[in-house]
Amino acid sequence: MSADSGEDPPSEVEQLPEAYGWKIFMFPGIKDHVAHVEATRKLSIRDDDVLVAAYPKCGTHWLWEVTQMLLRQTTDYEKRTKEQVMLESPGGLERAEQEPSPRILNSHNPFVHLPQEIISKKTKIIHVIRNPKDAAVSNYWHLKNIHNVQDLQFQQHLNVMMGKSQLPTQFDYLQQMSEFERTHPGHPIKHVYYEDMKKEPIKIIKELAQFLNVPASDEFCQDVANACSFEKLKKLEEAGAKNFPTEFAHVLNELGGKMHFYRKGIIGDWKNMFTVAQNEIFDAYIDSCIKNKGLNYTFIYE
Ligand SMILES: Nc1ncnc2c1ncn2[C@@H]1O[C@H](COP(=O)(O)OS(=O)(=O)O)[C@@H](OP(=O)(O)O)[C@H]1O
Repeated sequence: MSADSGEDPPSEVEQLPEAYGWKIFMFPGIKDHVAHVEATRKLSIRDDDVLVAAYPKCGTHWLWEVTQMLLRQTTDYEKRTKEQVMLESPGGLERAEQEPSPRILNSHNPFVHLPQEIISKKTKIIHVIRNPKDAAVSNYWHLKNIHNVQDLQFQQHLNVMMGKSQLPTQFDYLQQMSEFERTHPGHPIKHVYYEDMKKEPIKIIKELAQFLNVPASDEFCQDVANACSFEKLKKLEEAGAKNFPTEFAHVLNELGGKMHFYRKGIIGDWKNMFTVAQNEIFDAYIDSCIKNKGLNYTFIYE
């Protein structure tokens, strides 16, 4: 575990529109975040839409690739749709409108800020969960790359992850998800743990196929697991393959950041970043959130 210092979160990630009642993620390149969220809530949902929902850095892209291949019954990268439809990204809503069915919509925003028609359409939701320590570390490097906060100290970032800013924390997100499940019993939600996908990809891919009601032989599941392995996806991204990274990444890159979706792809990288003291504080924070928010998630740390 490493050493770090610093107390307060940087102002860049603290500034949120005050008029808006609930926490949202602010993507660079969007001028009016409140208007964007309002438009997102009104987005028209199609009967066969699928939503991949996750707190940032929990494996959204990975599950998007897998879901694409399952729905389209092919591991050919060229046959997947052009673009990951991240609703809160610049142009995300326009892309959603243009996307051929079946669409796979993505969002990091909590339920209160998602298209409300998801409820009446009983849209299938794939919810990706990752242990909060690795998610925090992944988020840290992501922010340093794209948000122009190169001086961000890990301790400052941990403060944000522990709710000392107006950004939604992973536990705010999970609380909203639990609340949604509680208030909409029977809504189709498949929870996928990042760590389970790492350890038993074929088993989870089979379960996902069942959830999506698509055929999946053992051989096809194996092919999907191979085609969506970290090594494969990272190599494609590095080679600048078609739609790797997505158009959205290009938008961010033009704004002066550097977007990487595939960094290390391992369980337990948190051990390289957390000091012993930080780990103790974060453990206590996790325990208190689980208890106080009445959450039922069991995280896997190695
Ligand atoms: N196939 C595969 N196997 C294992 N790990 C993978 C895979 N694909 C993506 N990743 C890792 O997922 C992290 C990025 O998560 P997201 O895609 O949710 O990021 S984002 O919030 O949408 O930007 C990020 O984690 P870190 O490497 O820890 O930073 C990615 O590397």
